[in-house]
Amino acid sequence: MRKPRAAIVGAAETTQLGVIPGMSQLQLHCDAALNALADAGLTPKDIDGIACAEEMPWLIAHQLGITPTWVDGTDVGGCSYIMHLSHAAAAIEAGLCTTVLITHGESGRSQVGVGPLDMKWTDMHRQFELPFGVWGPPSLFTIPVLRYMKTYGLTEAQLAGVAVAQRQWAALNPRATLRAPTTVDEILSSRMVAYPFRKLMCCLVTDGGGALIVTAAERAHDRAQRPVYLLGSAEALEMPMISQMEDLTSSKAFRVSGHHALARAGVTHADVDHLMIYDAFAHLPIYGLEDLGFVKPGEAGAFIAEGRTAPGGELPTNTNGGGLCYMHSGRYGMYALQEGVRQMRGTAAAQVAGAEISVVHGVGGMFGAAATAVLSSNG
Ligand SMILES: CC(=O)CC(=O)SCCNC(=O)CCNC(=O)[C@H](O)C(C)(C)COP(=O)(O)OP(=O)(O)OC[C@H]1O[C@@H](n2cnc3c(N)ncnc32)[C@H](O)[C@@H]1OP(=O)(O)O
Repeated sequence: MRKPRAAIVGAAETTQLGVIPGMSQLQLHCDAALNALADAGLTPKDIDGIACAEEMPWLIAHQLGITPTWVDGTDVGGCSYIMHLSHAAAAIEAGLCTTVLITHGESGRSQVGVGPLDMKWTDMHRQFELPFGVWGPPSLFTIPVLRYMKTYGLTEAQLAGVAVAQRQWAALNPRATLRAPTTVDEILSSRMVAYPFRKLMCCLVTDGGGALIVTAAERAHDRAQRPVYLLGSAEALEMPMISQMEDLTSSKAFRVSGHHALARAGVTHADVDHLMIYDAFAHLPIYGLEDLGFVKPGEAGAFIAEGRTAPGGELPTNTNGGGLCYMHSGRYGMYALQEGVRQMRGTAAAQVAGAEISVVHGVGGMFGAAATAVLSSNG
């Protein structure tokens, strides 16, 4: 196991999650940021680095009265915040800043103060994929999952099993949006959205935010909260068009990012006590388990259906209920990180007893990007 160089010393979500019509996206960022600063026992004056994806970083800095000497506005969709954590650790190690604020806010449901849709990556998509009838994540993600089902025999019931396992975690979490126990039959009876995805296999559309405060590991000991250490991290890009993936049954970006993060952390799969895999749709935990090397190709559907990622299972996964049941925004990676931090602090609603190593893995766009962070409760 490597000696960590950076630590998360503040972590918080917005006071409310779900439907928040009274707050703009910018206000969600600031609410989360102020909560994270309070959690760390710091004020905006202590911050000299800032990272965020939805808003221009200068808007957040201005609102909070921060003059940062290091800025990261990387925006590659859902895993952006996991990349920010990695970049912040590198910047601190390089001496570019000492204390970084990473903020997220998204008015996904209420659409208050949301800027124009950024179409950068979609330009090729609009030329080469849209004419074939796929538009937006629910239909775009059908392309790989249909190939996966044909190749490995994944059944609709196994896909529904992902949502069932995550609802079991959500039932233990008072802040989760969907908490009532569910069954494979109920998931398969929900409205068809884009085959094979039924409504309850799709992520929620909610409002909320989250923020993290990152500093050097050696400065983390005297903070208000128990530090959570970053042991290793990595990121990767593949191709921003899902139809051009090297292999539709496996994400190259997932494989590269996951491999390097675990290697840099100096941990093996057997060391991992807790796992968060970005689940915008029910197939993503299946790809994540396989591409990160926790199970062999084609085995994840059965692994989840057997309850091995659910409460009481050997690999507790998406323990907040995930994007399918807890809440979801277009950059859900922030909430996956928040849950990883809570688990490492020992304060999660559905706490995994004795968990010391958490892997948080995110997707960006339609498998075009990936980022992985290995967190530890020990420095
Ligand atoms: C990876 C990245 O980089 C970026 C990403 O994360 S990609 C993912 C981006 N996000 C998405 O694509 C969102 C996917 N989900 C959806 O589009 C929508 O949830 C959906 C189209 C599947 C269904 O939405 P809808 O048509 O509004 O649902 P509808 O059947 O009318 O029902 C509305 C009710 O169901 C709830 N609901 C909506 N979506 C739900 C879902 N996915 N699961 C459970 N309940 C849902 C609503 O809260 C609402 O309940 P109330 O009336 O109590 O408020």
